[in-house]
Amino acid sequence: MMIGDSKKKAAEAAIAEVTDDMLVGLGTGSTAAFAIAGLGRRIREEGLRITAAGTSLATEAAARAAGIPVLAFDDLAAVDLCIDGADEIDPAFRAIKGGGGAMLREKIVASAARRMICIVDASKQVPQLIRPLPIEVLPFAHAFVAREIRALGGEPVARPTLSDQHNLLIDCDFGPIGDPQALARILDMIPGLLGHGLFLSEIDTIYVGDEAGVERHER
Ligand SMILES: O=C(CO)[C@H](O)[C@H](O)COP(=O)(O)O
Repeated sequence: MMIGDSKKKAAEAAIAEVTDDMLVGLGTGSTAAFAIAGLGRRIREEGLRITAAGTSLATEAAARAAGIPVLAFDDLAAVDLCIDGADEIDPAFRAIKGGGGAMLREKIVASAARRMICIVDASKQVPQLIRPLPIEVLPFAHAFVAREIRALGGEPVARPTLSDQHNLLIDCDFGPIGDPQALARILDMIPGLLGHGLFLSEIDTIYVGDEAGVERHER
């Protein structure tokens, strides 16, 4: 079975939790794309009435193309339900996000949301967070932020592409992250570092798709 099928199963299960009049935060990436397509189908077939908050320009465009009304991002204050993917997730519902470079908007939408559902295929489940952590950095602060990352034991590698906000995207390899809370606290305090992909408290529910079906886990 293809991983895409597992992603679709997780996304389809999650969108069943969406009801009329919700403002729904829509994630970025291939798993979230299944949720967007599924919500578009529910609008067409069932007359579901929702508005979406997109976590990237690509997601906003995909939502509009699917027939989902989209709220302007700068009007976003509170979201009913956020549905988003992840790159890794550990047993304590702590995730690394930002493979698509959208973690800053994703964090704003997740923080604005009353509930967050994370949709993943089983390959994203890990015992410990380990993959390089994406950060978004003001271009004129790049040398300083890179020095701070190295001082924390990380190896920063800049991506060739900028974020939707025209900032730098830098993947920071810390090896296995023993204490994600401690790392997040320090990263949150570095001037010029605008956002990072550690989502430690936002996720309430996880849908995991695999060959056998889909499992729901509640925090
Ligand atoms: O954080 C993200 C984008 O910034 C995505 O949720 C993450 O990269 C997972 O992507 P995919 O669903 O394509 O595997």
